[in-house]
Amino acid sequence: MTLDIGVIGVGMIGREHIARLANTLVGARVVALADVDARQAEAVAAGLPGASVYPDGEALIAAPEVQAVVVTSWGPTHATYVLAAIAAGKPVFCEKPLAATAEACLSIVEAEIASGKHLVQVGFQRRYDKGYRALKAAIDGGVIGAPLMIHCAHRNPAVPEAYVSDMAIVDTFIHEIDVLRWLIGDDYVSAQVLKPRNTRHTHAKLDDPIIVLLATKNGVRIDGEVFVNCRYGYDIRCEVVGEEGCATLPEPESVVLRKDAKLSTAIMQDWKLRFLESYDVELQDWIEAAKSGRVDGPNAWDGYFAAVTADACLKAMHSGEVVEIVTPPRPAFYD
Ligand SMILES: NC(=O)c1ccc[n+]([C@@H]2O[C@H](COP(=O)([O-])OP(=O)(O)OC[C@H]3O[C@@H](n4cnc5c(N)ncnc54)[C@H](O)[C@@H]3O)[C@@H](O)[C@H]2O)c1
Ligand SMILES: O[C@H]1[C@H](O)[C@@H](O)[C@H](O)[C@@H](O)[C@H]1O
Repeated sequence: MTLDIGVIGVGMIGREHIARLANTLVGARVVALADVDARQAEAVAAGLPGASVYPDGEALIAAPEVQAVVVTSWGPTHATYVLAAIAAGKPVFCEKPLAATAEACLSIVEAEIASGKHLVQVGFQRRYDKGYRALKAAIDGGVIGAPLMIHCAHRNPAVPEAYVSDMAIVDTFIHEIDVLRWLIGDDYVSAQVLKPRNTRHTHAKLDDPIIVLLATKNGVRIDGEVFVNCRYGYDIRCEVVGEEGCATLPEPESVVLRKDAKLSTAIMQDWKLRFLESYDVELQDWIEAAKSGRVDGPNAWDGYFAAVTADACLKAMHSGEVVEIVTPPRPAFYD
């Protein structure tokens, strides 16, 4: 069976996902598109034989030809579409963030539980990255004993002028918030944000770099650097320190060069390339799960937990205080 998918939002990542659905992945096709910029939707549809353009996301979700929905519009619009997909009983893959506020994420959790079906997957693609999976396998296998500390860094070479301080948390560190919790199977209890001296490559509305300190229920301490004007490349680092040893996220494969009296390997520049394979694996996984009737990747509860943690990090960043992270117990539906 081929899964007929409707995509809402044909911007940068929407077009990337459409291209992988059309050219790389199997068992699905894009049959419907919607974007507030209708001309952009028409332009993308022109390259997709048989795809129709709908006037808005709601009409696309309601269309009988659409069996499953991909939401890649702007973050603040996600909740409306995810809730509409749940109401229609259709599986939905929603790019991060699940919703713009923790409250809106919780309403999605409640709607999904009320529907009785696992329909929602959130686009936290790092859980599908083979390096992070190998790191998790080492931790779960007891190789380094109980995790005690995590040191990590999320560095972008540069960001657009519109990128401001809060985005360091909600757009960038959100990936660490999700993947570290998954990596060690633990939940966060507090957040603090330190602000080192700013790089001269930043601007008045962006504190860069920052260091986010998280503590978990089991007492693991995490320090996560976010540095989005580091200049030299896209660099994602993660070291888990355990009782019996340390495990480090592998570097992306790169040819080792001996040239001009130097031994060197390349550093990636583009985040799209760094996680290229994991985007393919996450969406293929979602396609198979959607067909089986139970979506089982990062779920609405994970999206909610990430939003609550991000809110605490923002509060910590603005106040300079240590902020407690409080969430209700995980509903049995998500066990
Ligand atoms: N997982 C990742 O690594 C990753 C990477 C990039 C972006 N994202 C997420 O994907 C989402 C989209 O990001 P982007 O970089 O593609 O943004 P973008 O601005 O390039 O594209 C967003 C598109 O949504 C459309 N849109 C806005 N409001 C809409 C609405 N109400 N209905 C239908 N379409 C609407 C816009 O016209 C635009 O075409 C964001 O939530 C972003 O955080 C995730
Ligand atoms: O939206 C992007 C994307 O999520 C990248 O993975 C991250 O490195 C960037 O900082 C962020 O702006």
